[in-house]
Amino acid sequence: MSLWLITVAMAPEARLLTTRWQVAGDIGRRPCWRGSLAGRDTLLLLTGIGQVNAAQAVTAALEAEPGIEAVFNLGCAGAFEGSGLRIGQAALASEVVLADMGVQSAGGLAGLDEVDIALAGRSTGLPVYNRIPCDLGLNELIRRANPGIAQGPMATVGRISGDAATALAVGRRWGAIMEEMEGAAVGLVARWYAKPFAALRGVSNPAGLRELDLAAGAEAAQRALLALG
Ligand SMILES: O=C(O)c1cccc(C(=O)CC[C@H]2O[C@@H](n3cnc4c(=O)[nH]cnc43)[C@H](O)[C@@H]2O)c1
Repeated sequence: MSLWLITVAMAPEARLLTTRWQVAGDIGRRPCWRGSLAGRDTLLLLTGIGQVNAAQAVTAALEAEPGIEAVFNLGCAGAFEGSGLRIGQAALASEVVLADMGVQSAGGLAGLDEVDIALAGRSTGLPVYNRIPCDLGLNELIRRANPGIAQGPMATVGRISGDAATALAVGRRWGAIMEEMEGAAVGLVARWYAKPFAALRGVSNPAGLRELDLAAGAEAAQRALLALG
């Protein structure tokens, strides 16, 4: 039976799943649950917040369970102005973007491609810079289960946008619909292990606004995933 991996940063982002699934010990010192999704045996891993936590946890899982065939990142996120997304709405990533990485100067952020710092894949002729594409097959599966779901780039940041002007700049810089803190880290590790990757997020706040409806965002993302069956 094939095995899938879901990662979430915070326990409330997985409550609908953890109340249905079985506790399955620890992987990479992170709590883990086991259940079923779309007929696949599925592990759910609670990574902790941010890119370092997410990358370490996913690496540990992929090393411990080489049978993992797909990796999903799930959680809440801030919606950028102009995305048309409202609190409690789910969206699917077309790509996840390492939005803080590059060379920052007074004129703005030069992306990794502009300074030719590749993070992976140079030897294959397809270098990975800031943008990590999501798997087309997984995204098709998610879209079929969630007709009309919004889709677009998601910006993964180390520094949360703390006001509207900062959020606007980040959203515009990357053409992103949402801001979060783990997606691109999970996506890049999945790429190193040649595993298909998808990211689903629910809106908990407008990006730049420091008031979160965590429950609404978390529920939206989980319901979109559970729609897979
Ligand atoms: O204190 C704040 O201003 C603040 C603003 C947004 C989110 C937080 C969090 O502590 C949650 C971080 C957690 O949730 C994801 N998330 C949710 N909304 C956003 C956002 O607008 N920008 C970045 N990340 C967000 C993120 O993936 C983390 O896992 C605090």
